[in-house]
Amino acid sequence: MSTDIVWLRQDLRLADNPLWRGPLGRQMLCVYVLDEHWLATGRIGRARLGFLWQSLIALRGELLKRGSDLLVRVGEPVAVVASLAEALQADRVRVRVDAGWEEARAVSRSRRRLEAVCAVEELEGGMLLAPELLPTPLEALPASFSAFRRRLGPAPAFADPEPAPVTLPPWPEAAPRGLPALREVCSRSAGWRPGPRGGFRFAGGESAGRARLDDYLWNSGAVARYRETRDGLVGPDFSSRLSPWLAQGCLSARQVNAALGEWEAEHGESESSRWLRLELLWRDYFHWAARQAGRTLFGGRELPSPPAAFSAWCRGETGVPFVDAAMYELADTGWLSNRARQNVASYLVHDLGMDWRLGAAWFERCLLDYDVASNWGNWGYIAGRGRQGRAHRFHVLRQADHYDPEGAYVARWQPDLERLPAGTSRHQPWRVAPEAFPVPLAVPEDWHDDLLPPGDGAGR
Ligand SMILES: Cc1cc2nc3c(=O)[nH]c(=O)nc-3n(C[C@H](O)[C@H](O)[C@H](O)COP(=O)(O)OP(=O)(O)OC[C@H]3O[C@@H](n4cnc5c(N)ncnc54)[C@H](O)[C@@H]3O)c2cc1C
Repeated sequence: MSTDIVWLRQDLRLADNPLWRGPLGRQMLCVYVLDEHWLATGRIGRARLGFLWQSLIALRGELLKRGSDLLVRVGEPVAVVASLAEALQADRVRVRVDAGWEEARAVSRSRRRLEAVCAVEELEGGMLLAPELLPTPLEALPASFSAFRRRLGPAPAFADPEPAPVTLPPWPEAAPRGLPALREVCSRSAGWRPGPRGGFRFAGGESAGRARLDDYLWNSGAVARYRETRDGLVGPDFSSRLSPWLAQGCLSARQVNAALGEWEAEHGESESSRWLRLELLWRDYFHWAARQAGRTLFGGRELPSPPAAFSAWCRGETGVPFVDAAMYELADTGWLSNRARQNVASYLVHDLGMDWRLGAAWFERCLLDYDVASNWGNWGYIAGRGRQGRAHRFHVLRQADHYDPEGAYVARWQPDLERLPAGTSRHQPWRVAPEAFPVPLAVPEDWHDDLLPPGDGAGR
């Protein structure tokens, strides 16, 4: 009897998942292995671990409905998958191609280890584009997103998502099943809840992701305003907030694109719907760029020892409210708007002069939506270590005034700012109330023209 092992990683969904595409073996075991090294080194923080566990529980429910099941183990992924394949005398291990260098290396290692046992089959999925739809061979991927987009043409066509399987092959007799309780894996994660100030609750799993997509498109209809609101900082709907589900593969980009197409069929294509699709394409671009970059995406994985000011940045104690508020939000919710991510990253790298990899590693730990390609790709882009080689610095003080003109965002996360008048004062508390607020760790030269006169408590 032929036996398949489906090795799940960032593809925790039934629909539009190439891993279930037939013909499948007569029996099939589905396994997810939480890398023990991530746990031991803190590379996965408690917020993401909780979201991951919810996603695994939801997936198990869907697999059981279809006559299959899920096995979740904590260990060294290659060793766990290989020993299962050996024990079951599997014919094939199926796994999705991942953008990460470590993930790709894990597949190569499992292929070598299982050479005499079974085949290891890698399948593409999750992205808008399949490799054959790329406008250039991967080795010739354009150095900038704009060039990539131009090469795709004005209206690239993306394939439709595939439906979820109705039934799946039975579980191998006597094979282990089930998952450990989260409190046994990490009690801190099991006890973690986001604070109320974020105003949004992320729940892992395919149907929760689908519900958020429907809500954003059809219930709140907020997608119609995406173009104008996408740089927002406060509220549940200024952007889609689909990133955690996309990152864990609870949703595929093609599913989001197809749902957006249905919305456009009823409401008409708009700047907003086109822009949201463009963001999905950015995600694709980072994915393909990471695959091309391999290990160099990380700029060398050995991180320098963090200087003291790095901990201040992590804890939201730089003295710059726009940075500190975002770092509180990240710690409290596991999520941040794109605008906030860009600013905290820029301040760390360009104004505090720290190694960008420290920031990327901190985000890797904290973000609910951590995605190897998008995270390291965006950090590299800001630091000037990306494909373009040009750094992107943000004038954080002007950004704060522009995107948070009343100081509502900073006061939400730092309530002691509420006593200052709404407006610029809240972004420069060390200027208007120096007795209560310390001078920031770094006040760059080009902020000087924008600084309020000292003690100007009435403020702007
Ligand atoms: C320093 C830094 C680190 C980042 N790390 C991650 C990460 O680990 N995981 C992650 O998913 N995104 C990351 N991003 C990209 C972006 O900030 C988030 O995707 C976005 O804020 C998620 O919110 P949303 O789902 O509401 O996005 P929307 O604005 O609604 O966009 C829809 C989707 O498009 C994709 N997308 C949007 N912007 C980007 C972008 N700049 N790069 C890649 N994909 C994008 C995401 O999948 C997102 O869910 C990072 C950005 C920066 C500046």
